[in-house]
Amino acid sequence: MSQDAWGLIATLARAPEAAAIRPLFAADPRRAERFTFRADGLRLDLSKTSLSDEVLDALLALAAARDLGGRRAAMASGAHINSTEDRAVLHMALRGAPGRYRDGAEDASGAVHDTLAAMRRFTERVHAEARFTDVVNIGIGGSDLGPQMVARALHRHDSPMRAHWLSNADGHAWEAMRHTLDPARTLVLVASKTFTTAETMSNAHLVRHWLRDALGEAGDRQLVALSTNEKATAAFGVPADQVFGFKDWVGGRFSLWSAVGLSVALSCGWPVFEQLLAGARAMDEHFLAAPDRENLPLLMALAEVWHVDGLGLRSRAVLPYDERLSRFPAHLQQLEMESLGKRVTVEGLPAEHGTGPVVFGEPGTNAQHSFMQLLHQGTTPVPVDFVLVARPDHGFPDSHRLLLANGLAQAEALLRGRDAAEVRAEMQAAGKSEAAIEHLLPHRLFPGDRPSTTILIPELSPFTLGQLVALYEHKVFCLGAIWDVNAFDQWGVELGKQLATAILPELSGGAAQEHDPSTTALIAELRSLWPQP
Ligand SMILES: O=P(O)(O)OC[C@H]1O[C@H](O)[C@H](O)[C@@H](O)[C@@H]1O
Repeated sequence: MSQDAWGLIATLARAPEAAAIRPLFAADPRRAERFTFRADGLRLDLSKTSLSDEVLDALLALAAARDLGGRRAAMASGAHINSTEDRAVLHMALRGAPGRYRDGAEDASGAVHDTLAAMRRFTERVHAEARFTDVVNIGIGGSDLGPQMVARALHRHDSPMRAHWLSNADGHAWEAMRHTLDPARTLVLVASKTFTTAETMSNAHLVRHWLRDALGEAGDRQLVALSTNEKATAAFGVPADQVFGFKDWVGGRFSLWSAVGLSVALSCGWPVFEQLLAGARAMDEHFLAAPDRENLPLLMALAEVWHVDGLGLRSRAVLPYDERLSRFPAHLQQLEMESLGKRVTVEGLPAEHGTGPVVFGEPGTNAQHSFMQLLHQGTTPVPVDFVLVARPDHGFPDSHRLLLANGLAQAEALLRGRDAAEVRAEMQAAGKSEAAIEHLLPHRLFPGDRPSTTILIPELSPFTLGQLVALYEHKVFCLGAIWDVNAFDQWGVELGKQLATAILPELSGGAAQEHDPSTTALIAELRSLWPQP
């Protein structure tokens, strides 16, 4: 059944005009409206892609053949859909009403609400005491990218605390940060699901040392742990009443809604965190209830299937036209590539279809002055997600108009392109000679028909950011279901970690181990350039 659906998509993709977008607009004056979808004020415009009614029908049939609805219900019911780790996938429970989601016999959201209440009491106490001005979040991957992205987006000049992010194992990061902090006024969060991640534990030791140096053993009172591993947090010396836990059914890249989001609550305020959860909850309800044809995460996923599998476009750019969302592409890089960068199916067979594309991005307008050249004139189209925010939170309307005009213009340029007649007329009007026109013409052509999706939100609030992030989370779920890959494990990060553990002693003078010749030579040269005792 799903083979037939894939077959139809392949047939449609082979049609000569399969990637063309402009003819679709020409043929249907209502296209913009018909391919625009909404959920609670968030607007998703898919009209600037080559999805036609026929293609969309085929993609929806594929989703049905893959039992998208059944798989979604399985996730919501707490089934262990993360089969390689034998775990449920219940990040929706982190923002669900009590009683809404179950983990086996337990009320998953009930346990979450106890933790949320403890996080709230802690946050409000810290703010009321006003002793701490700064919070440092030590964590990496999902224990850094999500909360950092959100806190950077929602922090305002009058927010309760400043936040800092220590993730890289590179000691230069801490070296640069520590001079900006007063140990007596700094609260330190160690965010790690496992509490074993090498980079995080290395940084946690550095920072604990700094606290103890300044404050003695009392420094440990300023350590807070956000983890599933209570034993390890106790062994590290974190006071038990400063450990905020979560369950193994929260994947790292889906954990910003859990205790891992404490840095958001502390730096931006509890109401901000609550509204963030409310926004995600609204998107959850939309995803669970909206019919397929109106279901935003599913429709975004289907557009991606069309681009990746139909048209062979193996990368995608994310361009938020909002400086506050500068870390949003980084968050999506982990969310999407760690989830969908898989080469075998859930059953362990070679994946028959293209899976996760390369995702990258930068905020606009900056991106326009770096990699957009390739998107406009490179040999392979790169679909773009534009994120636009209608109302700014500053008093400089001219700046905001300039920003929005550029975001709209980039999408328009990708679509319409520029043909020889236009270029020629422009250069003639500028008084160029025929020889100069002939010389420059090919360089100044834009092919057009390059796909983009535009997400428009009325303002960047905790609620709309919650919606936006959850939209992408559910898109990832849909793609995992359609491509038949486990979107919730990440075995691909293991090998490098193991090899690093083996190499580590060699860099401090330990006996040489067996490596490929290139690695052996590099280790030898490093040892001579930076001799260790
Ligand atoms: O939260 P932690 O257990 O410290 O894990 C931090 C990160 O490292 C791992 O290697 C995974 O690639 C990520 O999915 C995870 O978010």
